[in-house]
Amino acid sequence: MSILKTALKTIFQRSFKEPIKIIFWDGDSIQFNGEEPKYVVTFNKSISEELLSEDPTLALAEAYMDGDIDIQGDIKDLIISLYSTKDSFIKVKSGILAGLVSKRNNKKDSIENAQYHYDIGNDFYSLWLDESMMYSCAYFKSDEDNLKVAQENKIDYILKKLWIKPGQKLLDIGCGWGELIIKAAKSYGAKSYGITLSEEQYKTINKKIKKENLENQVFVKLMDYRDLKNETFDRVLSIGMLEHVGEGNLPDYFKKVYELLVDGGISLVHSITMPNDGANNIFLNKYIFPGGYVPGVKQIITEIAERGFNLLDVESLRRHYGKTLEMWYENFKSNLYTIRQTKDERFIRMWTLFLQGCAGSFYSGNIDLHQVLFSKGINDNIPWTREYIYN
Ligand SMILES: C[S@@+](CC[C@H](N)C(=O)[O-])C[C@H]1O[C@@H](n2cnc3c(N)ncnc32)[C@H](O)[C@@H]1O
Repeated sequence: MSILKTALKTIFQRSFKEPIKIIFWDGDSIQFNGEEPKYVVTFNKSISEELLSEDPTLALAEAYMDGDIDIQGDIKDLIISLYSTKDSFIKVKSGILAGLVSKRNNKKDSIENAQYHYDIGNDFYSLWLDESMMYSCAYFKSDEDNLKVAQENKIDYILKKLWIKPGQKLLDIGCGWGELIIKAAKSYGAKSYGITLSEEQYKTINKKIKKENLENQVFVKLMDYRDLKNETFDRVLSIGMLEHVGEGNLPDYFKKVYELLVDGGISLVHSITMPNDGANNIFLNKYIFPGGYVPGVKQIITEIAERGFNLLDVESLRRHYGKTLEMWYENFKSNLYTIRQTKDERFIRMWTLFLQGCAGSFYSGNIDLHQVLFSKGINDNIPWTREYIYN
């Protein structure tokens, strides 16, 4: 057996506890952990030995994207299996390569990073997000909730946690396509402000504001959170935005929130987290979220404590994100015919890995989702118990 085939055999044997079959480019095959393979990995051609030894996850992901590997079996389950096996290749920390692809997050980089991901067509996103266009973990109150209901649940849940009252000023940092700021104004009477770095999102929100006649109540700006100044808010939140801030900028993010909040003001961060230290994922950084960094939950709590905030509540919604991603992927899959009109096969395989890989990563507990609620100084107006959130 060639060196490359032996290396692949070792890697796969170490990484899987479930029945799996590997078919090599020359027709050779190996099978382990049982007769009925749950996954069949077919190498249509050989792959780079150098990259495989440097970073097996990236080497195999790129080979899949390029069509050099085909996978039979559910990719989400395969990822769960990989994260659940102690010596799996997916747990090998990326070394030099991770440094090369993890971009910095200065203001110019951040604009490019956001536009690379969010400005690839509202039409594309509308094919697999629900009508709200919320692009973050939904909140399921039961198995029966569909995506739209669960996203609306999430918005209400966050606005209730924030104890938002009519007339209060609310800022949504990284407001996406604007559903939350519009609902905060319409249903809670807030004066809503949103910022985003995506031009497509910015244009869409402005249209929605006009259509709903909310020009005096909802305001959106195309700007970086670091440029916000000379204004304060009763409530400041971010959903799925902290992951774009970058490791080195976490202190600046929390310093900025402190500066923007009135005394007694309340803030909520809704972010993907690592259970221990923060990390960047080389595949996601290179292809999906340049500049992305998943903070460790303890990093967030430390930042909050060290900035002089009062920590009010921490909640994990890990399973909710697994389910959200599964639903997004189902929509993505059902719309492949339309997606193929504008995106090539490599893009589709890349996004399949992204959506399915992240679902598996949440389900296996490799990553989590936390909502963290905190106030600037004390706030004794919040009700005595958490019941207010559920009424
Ligand atoms: C995953 S989306 C989440 C959008 C929305 N909060 C939601 O839940 O649907 C992340 C958002 O953060 C914004 N963003 C990323 N970096 C930013 C920055 N430096 N300043 C302001 N917004 C930023 C993006 O433009 C995008 O709107």
